[in-house]
Amino acid sequence: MSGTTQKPTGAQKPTGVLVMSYGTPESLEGVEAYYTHIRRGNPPTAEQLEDLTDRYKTIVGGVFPLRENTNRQVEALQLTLDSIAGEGKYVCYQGLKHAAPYIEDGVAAMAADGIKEVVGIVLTPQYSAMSVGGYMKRAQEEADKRGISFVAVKEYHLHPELIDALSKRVQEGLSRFEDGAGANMLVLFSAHSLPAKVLEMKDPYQDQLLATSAAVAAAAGVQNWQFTWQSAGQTGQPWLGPDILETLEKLASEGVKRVLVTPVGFVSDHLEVLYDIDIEARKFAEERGIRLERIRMLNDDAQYMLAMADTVVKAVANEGADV
Ligand SMILES: CC1=C(CCC(=O)O)c2cc3nc(cc4[nH]c(cc5[nH]c(cc1n2)c(C)c5CCC(=O)O)c(CCC(=O)O)c4C)C(CCC(=O)O)=C3C
Ligand SMILES: [Fe+2]
Repeated sequence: MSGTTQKPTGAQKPTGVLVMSYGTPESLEGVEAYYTHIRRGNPPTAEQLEDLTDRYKTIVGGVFPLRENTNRQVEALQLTLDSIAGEGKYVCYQGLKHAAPYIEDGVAAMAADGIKEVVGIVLTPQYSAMSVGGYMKRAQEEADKRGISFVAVKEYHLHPELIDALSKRVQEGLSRFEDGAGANMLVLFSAHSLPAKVLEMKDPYQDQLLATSAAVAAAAGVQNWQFTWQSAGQTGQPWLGPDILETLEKLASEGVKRVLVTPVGFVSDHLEVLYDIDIEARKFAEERGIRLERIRMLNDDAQYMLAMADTVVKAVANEGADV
């Protein structure tokens, strides 16, 4: 017994779970507003808009299923939390960085429902001050404004369920090559590049991505692997490299014939996966005699959901222990 007396307060309010992600447009018409938000209110040039719209058109063929994917992830996380913690303990809300419902909208919806305690988690496993840190800052500020206590899950990049889920996807991907992980074959882990100045900030992003990659390679029994960056922006500033196209060029010159691209920072079927890898990198690889395959993304994979649900529950328990 702890010895503390607790006054009955009626039904205990559930803990809110703010499930955050980058956000994706809802339609082709929505691309401009979305891009303008990413550019902090500066509308893209006509050329930039056309380029981005064309990339979306190519991957979705006119229909826009990307947001439904996020909705399914949030629903699946809810069901997983219900099953591991009991129904009514946690209620999930969505908060997107660059599209409605925005991060602030998610917190406002929780406040309207009388929720007093919130855990925030992002649909990406590794922490960077420039990515996850930005989501958490906005969520924390909105929670402070509304008198809600907020706990941030910074990362879950080595959660055993995540590593196991990814290693199964790697094994499945390798089985698509006729002789599995045979000769001239390489697993190429990848993640979204960031402006290189993050390195000066002692940002954990790169180390965490390498840690996830090494753990997945070990779990899948893969010896021949590398890590590379993808989807760098064109900002005039240097971004983290080497880029996946440079890496493929080098691998081709070394005689590599088969590559299994394994994105470890993205968990969903995003533009950067469906376009930058499946279309751009694949074409580039094929032109150099490399067959490129990619693991199936986790999306609402049961083990991935368990990794997040377990991380949320532990974040709440740790917070309680600190008080
Ligand atoms: C680290 C990181 C992640 C991974 C972590 C996380 O998931 O948060 C990520 C994810 C995503 N990025 C996405 C889309 C875009 N990102 C852009 C631009 C930028 N990304 C950046 C970083 C990241 N981005 C940065 C530093 C910029 C430069 C402008 C800025 O400082 O913000 C642009 C502008 C045009 C272009 O550059 O292509 C678009 C369209 C989508 C959704 C795509 C879909 O609809 O499926 C997702 C999941
Ligand atoms: Fe991005």
